[in-house]
Amino acid sequence: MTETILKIEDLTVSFDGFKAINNLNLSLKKGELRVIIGPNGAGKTTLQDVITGKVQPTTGQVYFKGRKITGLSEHEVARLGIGRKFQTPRVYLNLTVRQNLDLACNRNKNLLSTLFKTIPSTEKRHVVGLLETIGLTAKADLSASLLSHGEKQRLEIGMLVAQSPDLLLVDEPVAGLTDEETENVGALLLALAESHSIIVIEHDMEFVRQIARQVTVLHQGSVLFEGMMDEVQTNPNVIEVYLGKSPELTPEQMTVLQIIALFIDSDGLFEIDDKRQIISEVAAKFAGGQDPTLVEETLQLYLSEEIEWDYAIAQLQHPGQKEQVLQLSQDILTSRGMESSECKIYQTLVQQLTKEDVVPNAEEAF
Ligand SMILES: Nc1ncnc2c1ncn2[C@@H]1O[C@H](COP(=O)(O)OP(=O)(O)OP(=O)(O)O)[C@@H](O)[C@H]1O
Repeated sequence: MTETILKIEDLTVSFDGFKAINNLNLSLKKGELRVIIGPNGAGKTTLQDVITGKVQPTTGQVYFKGRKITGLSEHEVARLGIGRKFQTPRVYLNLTVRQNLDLACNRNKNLLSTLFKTIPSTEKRHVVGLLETIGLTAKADLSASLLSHGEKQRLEIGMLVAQSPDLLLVDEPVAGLTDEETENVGALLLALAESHSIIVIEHDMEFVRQIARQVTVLHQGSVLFEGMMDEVQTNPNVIEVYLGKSPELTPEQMTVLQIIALFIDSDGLFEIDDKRQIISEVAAKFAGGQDPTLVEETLQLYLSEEIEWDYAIAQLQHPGQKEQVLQLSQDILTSRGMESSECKIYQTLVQQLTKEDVVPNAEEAF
């Protein structure tokens, strides 16, 4: 059985009577990569503050590697092996990339000794390995001030790893990054997950999909839902929290809506105003007796999340769902006076959905 590295039991944190964390329970296995999401004010920062000893809980306990760490200071928690990376990079801009890593490897020494003393060969090897892991070998001797925002994020993750923590807490590592840098950071975290336990706090859903296995959704200081990303996205309670309310649709219908949202949003297929109109029409079809704006908002949410075709298509489990996707997309084309036989995107969709097994790289076709 895999060892539990972090266990949080009945945790409550009150600020003047307001419960920022409310009877929260969470458990993380050794070697697990866990993503924690939640709307503003859900308690994500407070949770990290409690784990790292910055804030002490009102009630409840935190156990790390089987040891109770509630009551310990930030410094003591860090020494036991929990490393934290804040949202904004905190690298030394006046030092080179390599010097930043040297310093992180030598937290117990001071800046001057790191800069002017000979570094032992084992530490040198460690830094060389780290540079490679974070993809900054070619920039090792550049000043950190010359790095892009994404490279600074990777450097700081490297600095965190340099201290050999067993558990890494990483707060919103891709906020403000380009798509390419987001992918790089994702790949770095996945590589690190092979040898570390990692908790990532994140808002960017596309990124969550890239790295996520198990996702915990926080809401009002408690765990609202825990599961794999596809379950999270179609869970009515989670959608309700993100939108304020949720349509009464089954997870299977939600998945169909995801693909229809992608279809409507396909490059060059419809004008932007027409897209809005189509979304309303599809929403009305799905709404049944309920308010169609709820379905419309769900469709808009899926559009804003930039779900990938491959991912969405892989979620379709039942032949009935595939038929529904094809029928709806054909109806949309017909309603716009377009021939489905002349629509490349529709034809590709047909090919994808009528195959026995869904083939990877559907996205290329779209
Ligand atoms: N020191 C404090 N004193 C009073 N209230 C606080 C304090 N710290 C946090 N809170 C409140 O606790 C709740 C949870 O805050 P927290 O910052 O943990 O949420 P979050 O999920 O990190 O939100 P965000 O995504 O906006 O950063 C919020 O309502 C916040 O206003």
